[in-house]
Amino acid sequence: MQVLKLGLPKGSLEKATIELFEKAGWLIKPAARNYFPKIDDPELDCSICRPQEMSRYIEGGMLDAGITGKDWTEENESEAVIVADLIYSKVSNKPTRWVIAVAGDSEIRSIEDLQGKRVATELVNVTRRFFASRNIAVDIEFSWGATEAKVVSGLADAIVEVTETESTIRAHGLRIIHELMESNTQLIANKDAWNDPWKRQKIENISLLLQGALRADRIVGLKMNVENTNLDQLVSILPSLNAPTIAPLYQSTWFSVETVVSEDIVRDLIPRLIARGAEGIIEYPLNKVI
Ligand SMILES: Nc1ncnc2c1ncn2[C@@H]1O[C@H](COP(=O)(O)OP(=O)(O)OP(=O)(O)O)[C@@H](O)[C@H]1O
Ligand SMILES: O=P(O)(O)OC[C@H]1O[C@H](OP(=O)(O)OP(=O)(O)O)[C@H](O)[C@@H]1O
Ligand SMILES: [Mg+2]
Repeated sequence: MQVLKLGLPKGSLEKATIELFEKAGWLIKPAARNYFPKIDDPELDCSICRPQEMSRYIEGGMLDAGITGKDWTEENESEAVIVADLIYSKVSNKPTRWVIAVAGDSEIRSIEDLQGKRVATELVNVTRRFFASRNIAVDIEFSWGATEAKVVSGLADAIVEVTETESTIRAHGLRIIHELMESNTQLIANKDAWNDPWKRQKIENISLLLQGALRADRIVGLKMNVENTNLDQLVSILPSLNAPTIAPLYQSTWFSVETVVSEDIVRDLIPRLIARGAEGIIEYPLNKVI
């Protein structure tokens, strides 16, 4: 039997990734202190790997495919096939941003003011390329972490750091002066694996189901009954991914109406549906939308 070597990210993205795979149809069971989690698919061989290193192992063929951040693939300048953008992070389903930030009371206002200054970051190569492209000479220092603290304690004049909710930036009283790039989670693959028909099909199947599971996040199914005379006025206020499904109820003047809507509008929508004659409304979660 053929097996695909799949890399899963350790750290920030680990929990969200395992949950996404579960929604997509694969149960991953992490074992304590072991970096080879079990998965209920004999065609997959999973390894947990730091997102910072993932693209290098994929480029080298030690892994066939993996989930990592676009930021680290760019940092490593790795040659890999970008199979799919999977827009999720640690706590949200939004991209993350790499920003240049300074202490709140700093005199630095623009990136030009950083000429000759010290910048701390984990993302050294991207940062170096950015300042070189702007012809601004800065002293870039690799940071092992807790980077936000460095501008507060004076260890650096500015930092280049990833932010998702900006809560860490705010908690340190920092000021963002520039956005360097946006990043998101991606499924990437080794070039040879992509050219192998079996592996490619397997990677494409994973990609399809992961994207379907992501799309199903925060949307729900709504189903209700409505009498013939109220049908048009009810359907006219229904948002829908596609046109709603309308089916007659057996030996009745009533119809069943079914649609898929964004979860956050449901609380406003339900009272309006009732006002237009909807009865027996049910809301249900979705696993995948393909
Ligand atoms: N809130 C977040 N903080 C940091 N990274 C995030 C966040 N949300 C998503 N990411 C993404 O997760 C990936 C891994 O993040 P990072 O490089 O910080 O490693 P980590 O898993 O957080 O480990 P570490 O503890 O070393 O920071 C990156 O691609 C990054 O863009
Ligand atoms: O904008 P926010 O939502 O506050 O997220 C940004 C923070 O999250 C990351 O840290 P992480 O949680 O990965 O911890 P770390 O310090 O171990 O990297 C990142 O390094 C920032 O410190
Ligand atoms: Mg981190």
